Amino acid sequence: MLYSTTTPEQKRLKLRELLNSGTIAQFPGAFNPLSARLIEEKGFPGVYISGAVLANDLGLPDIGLTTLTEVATRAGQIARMTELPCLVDADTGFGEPMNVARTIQELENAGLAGCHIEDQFNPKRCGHLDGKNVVDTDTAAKRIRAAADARRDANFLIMARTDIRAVDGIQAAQERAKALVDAGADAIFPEAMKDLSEFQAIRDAVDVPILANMTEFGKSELFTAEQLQGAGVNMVIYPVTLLRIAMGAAERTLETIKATGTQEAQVENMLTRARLYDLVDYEAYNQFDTGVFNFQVPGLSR
Ligand SMILES: C[C@](O)(C(=O)O)[C@H](CC(=O)O)C(=O)O
Ligand SMILES: [Mg+2]
Repeated sequence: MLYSTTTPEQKRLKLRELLNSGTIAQFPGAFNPLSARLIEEKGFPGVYISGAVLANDLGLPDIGLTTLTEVATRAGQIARMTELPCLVDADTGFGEPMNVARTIQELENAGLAGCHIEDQFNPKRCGHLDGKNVVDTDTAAKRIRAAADARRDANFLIMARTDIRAVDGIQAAQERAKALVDAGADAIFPEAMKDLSEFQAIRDAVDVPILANMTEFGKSELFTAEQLQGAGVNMVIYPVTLLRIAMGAAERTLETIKATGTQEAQVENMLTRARLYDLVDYEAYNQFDTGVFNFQVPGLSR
């Protein structure tokens, strides 16, 4: 009830344990605090908070328009509603190395377990689109060094994302990954890998945990968790999956209402009132005030 009882420090430790467990950790992307609850209930070990989802949710494209305040606030709202560790997408860190340092401290304050900082130029783009540009190794390394030095909890995970594969190829990605680890990255997110052998190539280049991005309609095939684990991947995200499916359902339902004059045909696809109440732990609030949950709702058992 109310907010998570697991402290940010415990969540950060948990994330470290997950990444070192030898079993790939699947982190679906939450598009709001309630969906983070669902992710937790379904038994996933952690929650991803996508920059693309955050931007798109505001009606904006994912090109670096969102601000640190918006990202830290929303990510904090999500993180406090789940016992699970949350990894947030911090894009390019919101500015120069000094801004990156502040970003890390704000994300720590917001209760996140870690974040990733990428080596794209501003304005950044979705990692699976063409025409991206990356900064030079020195600039990228400075961002990561600033991030690593700024954290106050040594377990706050600094993940370095590199987008260089799409620009200069897999060998450049290996070199960049090594340099980012040397700069203090705890983990590597190699973006837009073409196939499993490319994940393996990154695995061979660095000793830290690596992340696979299984975003739909992108440059990577949708590999199974087992396939990815076989290629040495420690963590996999499904960043926009829940937003896409929820928006798909919303679109179909609006069409149904338009076409038939009622939503009736879509009701069977909905989360029922009872399930919704379960997710917000309605019953627990009754312990404070027995007047809160003593009503009868037709169909509550559905
Ligand atoms: C992972 C990602 O950075 C995100 O913001 O979720 C995006 C996802 C996407 O646009 O599909 C990405 O750049 O891959
Ligand atoms: Mg992103």
